[in-house]
Amino acid sequence: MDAHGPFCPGIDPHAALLDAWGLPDTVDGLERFALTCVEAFGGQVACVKPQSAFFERFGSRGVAVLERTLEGLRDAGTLTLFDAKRGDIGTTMGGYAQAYLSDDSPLRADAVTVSPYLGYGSLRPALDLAAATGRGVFVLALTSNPEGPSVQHAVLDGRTVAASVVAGAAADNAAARGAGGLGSVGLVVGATIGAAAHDLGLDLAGSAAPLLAPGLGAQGGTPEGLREAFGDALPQVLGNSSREVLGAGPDVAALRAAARRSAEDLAAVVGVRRG
Ligand SMILES: O=c1ccn([C@@H]2O[C@H](COP(=O)(O)O)[C@@H](O)[C@H]2O)c(=O)[nH]1
Repeated sequence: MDAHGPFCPGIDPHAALLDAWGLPDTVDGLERFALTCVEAFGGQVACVKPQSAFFERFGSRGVAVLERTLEGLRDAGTLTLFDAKRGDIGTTMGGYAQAYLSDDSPLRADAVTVSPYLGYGSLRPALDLAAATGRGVFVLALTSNPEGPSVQHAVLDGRTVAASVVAGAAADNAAARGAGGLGSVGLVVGATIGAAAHDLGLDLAGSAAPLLAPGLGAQGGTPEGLREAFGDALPQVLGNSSREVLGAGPDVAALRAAARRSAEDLAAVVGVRRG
């Protein structure tokens, strides 16, 4: 984020985007799309977020393209955040952790999105393996979709579900917070949430969590809107958009320029983190 600005473009090969790029909705089209993104974004941005769903829809050959995409970004020295939103009972979570966060998995990424709705504690195998291998997790807290509040704003044992997720991340990040830095446990907080974090009394700044903010662009979120959403936690924010940036393709230079513009627009609001 310091080097490239607080922006993480997504690789979301929607059928409509493949079509707009003049590519077939096939594994070959998927591969050309994803590798064009690798060429455009590799070495240029803080992080890239491939969306699992759009690779999985092609079955095992799509997952093979995902592996090559992650490998290409690794080779370019660019951090990867694999958007898989996994969550399961602890033992199965251990399997997911091995798949995405171990040093020798073909699907390894630098971080993975996880879902805490089987209980924050069920994520422990992923949290521990991420810490052990120098990787990270991003836990869903306040998602960007309009349906999210029906679960995340619900009150349980005197606090909201979102507040318990933020508290879990804060506890896991305590050592990093003590050292004045950010921890390995990030949170997903949508760019579209308006004043919800403030209204629910969430201490995002105190969580020491990197904050992935999806929902910019196609979902209506704006860099300016991040001020209301994040307040004093703004320096922790890593903005994300997929469709808005990918719409600039398939030209590599145009894609890269679109990502750079987004990073600059976000840096103007979020500032540049130091330390
Ligand atoms: O709360 C969330 C969590 C994840 N996402 C993901 O981010 C991208 C957004 O794509 P756009 O094209 O910029 O809308 C997509 O992969 C989502 O699954 C999210 O939108 N909100």
